[in-house]
Amino acid sequence: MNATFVPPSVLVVGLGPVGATAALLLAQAGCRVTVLEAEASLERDLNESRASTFHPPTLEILADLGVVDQLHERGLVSRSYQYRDRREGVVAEFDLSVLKAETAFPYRLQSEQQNLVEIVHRELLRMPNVEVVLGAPVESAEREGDTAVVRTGGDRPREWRAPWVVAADGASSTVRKCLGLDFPGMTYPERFLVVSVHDDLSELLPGICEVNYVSDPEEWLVLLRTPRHWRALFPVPDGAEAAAVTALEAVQERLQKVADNPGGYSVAHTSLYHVHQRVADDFRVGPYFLAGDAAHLNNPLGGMGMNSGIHDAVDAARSILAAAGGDPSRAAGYSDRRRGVALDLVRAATHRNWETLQQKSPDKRRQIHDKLRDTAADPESAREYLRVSSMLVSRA
Ligand SMILES: O=C(O)CCc1cccc(O)c1
Repeated sequence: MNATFVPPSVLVVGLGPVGATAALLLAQAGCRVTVLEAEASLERDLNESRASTFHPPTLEILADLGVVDQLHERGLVSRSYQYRDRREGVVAEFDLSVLKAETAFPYRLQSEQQNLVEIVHRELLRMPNVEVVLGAPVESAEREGDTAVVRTGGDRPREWRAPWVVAADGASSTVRKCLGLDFPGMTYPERFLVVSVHDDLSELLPGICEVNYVSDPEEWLVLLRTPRHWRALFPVPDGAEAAAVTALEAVQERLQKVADNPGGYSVAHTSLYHVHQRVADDFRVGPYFLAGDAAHLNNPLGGMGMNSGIHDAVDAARSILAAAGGDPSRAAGYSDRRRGVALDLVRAATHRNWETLQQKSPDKRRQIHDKLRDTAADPESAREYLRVSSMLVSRA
């Protein structure tokens, strides 16, 4: 950056974990940041099953931003995870400690995404160069020459102009639609049912880790611990009626098949949703940088969606700072770089996880399990494997 660098004004659309990260990085660099958030309140039910896994490179980013200790206070350090066979038990256990030479955070931190949003929001409110506007849903996003023109509705409709915008306005991004970008990809044939329980699954299933991918030709599942709950994720065949699937009795029956719990499970929250793999045609249009779910949607198996969104945010923010400092080359490569990660790492890895878990052919299952067992048993192979699944290979 040159000596005459003047930090630019930036609009950040969306105050989820992606928009929050972009806003904090830009604000710390001296930019005048305006955050436009559609919701009038940031209060969320922590029982809701949103993203809750922070991978090592994301923790490195949050350390640079000075918020990682606060997140650890609301998180659970998870050093290893298992692949299991629903009928036969543990197939392979991966210990992230093998990554300790290359990251200060050789583990996953389990913490609901809302914790990060609250922590960053509090930081932003303390900064004189930041304005956070709640209850301001974006209704249009256009360009006038090099300038972005964004109009918001809500109680106080307004027009906003800025030389740069980070659009982190989620899966149904108004900005993406206004820019006329396609969002091609696929929707999985099944929906995912996520059930959060107050019960301690590690007591009911001794030997499980805090994250467990359990394969089965009939009903695979994921068991994952968050600071407040255990979550179980199940596939639900297309066509099943939502009310029948989420009825408490049906949920209890599903859980009892995972582990007997004579007293019955204490269910905190249930959600049933469609799962997609979609990547926008372009992540950059003039002053607009798309980031997170606005740019790409992925299946949650591997916990990569929010993490790659946070990495987008960092890349977008650094691209804006470089361009404002007179070097447009980083911004010019933003879309190719981040689309590459979304397609070649996140889409590939999360889809492979789905294929592994639901595999029906006994021969293929055996091959996959043998490979996982061999990989986990050899420290060098395990390290290479974990560099991908922990997203260290694509550090922003
Ligand atoms: O693989 C991960 O880290 C997350 C998988 C998962 C498990 C339970 C619920 C959910 O939304 C995702």
